[in-house]
Amino acid sequence: CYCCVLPSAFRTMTEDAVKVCVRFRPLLCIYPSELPRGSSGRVHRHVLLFADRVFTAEESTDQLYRDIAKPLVVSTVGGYNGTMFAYGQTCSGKTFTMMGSEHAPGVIPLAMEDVFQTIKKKEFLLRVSYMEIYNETVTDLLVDHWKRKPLEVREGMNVSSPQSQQSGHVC
Ligand SMILES: Nc1ncnc2c1ncn2[C@@H]1O[C@H](COP(=O)(O)OP(=O)(O)OP(=O)(O)O)[C@@H](O)[C@H]1O
Repeated sequence: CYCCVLPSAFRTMTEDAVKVCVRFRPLLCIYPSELPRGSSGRVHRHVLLFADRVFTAEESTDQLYRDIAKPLVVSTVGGYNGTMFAYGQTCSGKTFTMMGSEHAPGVIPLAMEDVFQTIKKKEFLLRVSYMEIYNETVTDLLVDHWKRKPLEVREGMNVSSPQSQQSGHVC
């Protein structure tokens, strides 16, 4: 399983500004260590102690999107700041949930679809950047592959952050 963390104006479940949700993925028989041993129920009960919402293996990405991401998208388009990120060990399902596939789109394409559906009816400036932090290297993913070089990480109040060196795309 992995966790989604949702700070900001997201207030549908309690009044806390940060929500932690856990999604279980089905056991995958391609990993021998995951062959079912009937212990998932016990794990579930422990997770419930700290999560605001637990998504079982039977729940779809669509369901997860409707329950936790869409309210965040709506409040963000309304002018609030919002962040959603996924973390978890390798193969826990972060990419599956956030990116998905052509047939089962993940949270990011579903959110983009919703954003564009909403803003097409009004005048709106949308600026998009896309970066990867991998092994402490920050990369701008909107730059052509052959032109990419690591973004510099600087600290301090008056120096630019990685984001300010990034390409920004106005849609
Ligand atoms: N909810 C799910 N239902 C069915 N299959 C899933 C689900 N979540 C993940 N998987 C499958 O589990 C495998 C690992 O998932 P994924 O690649 O998303 O993990 P990851 O957390 O992004 O891994 P890494 O950190 O190594 O990139 C993939 O084969 C993916 O299709």
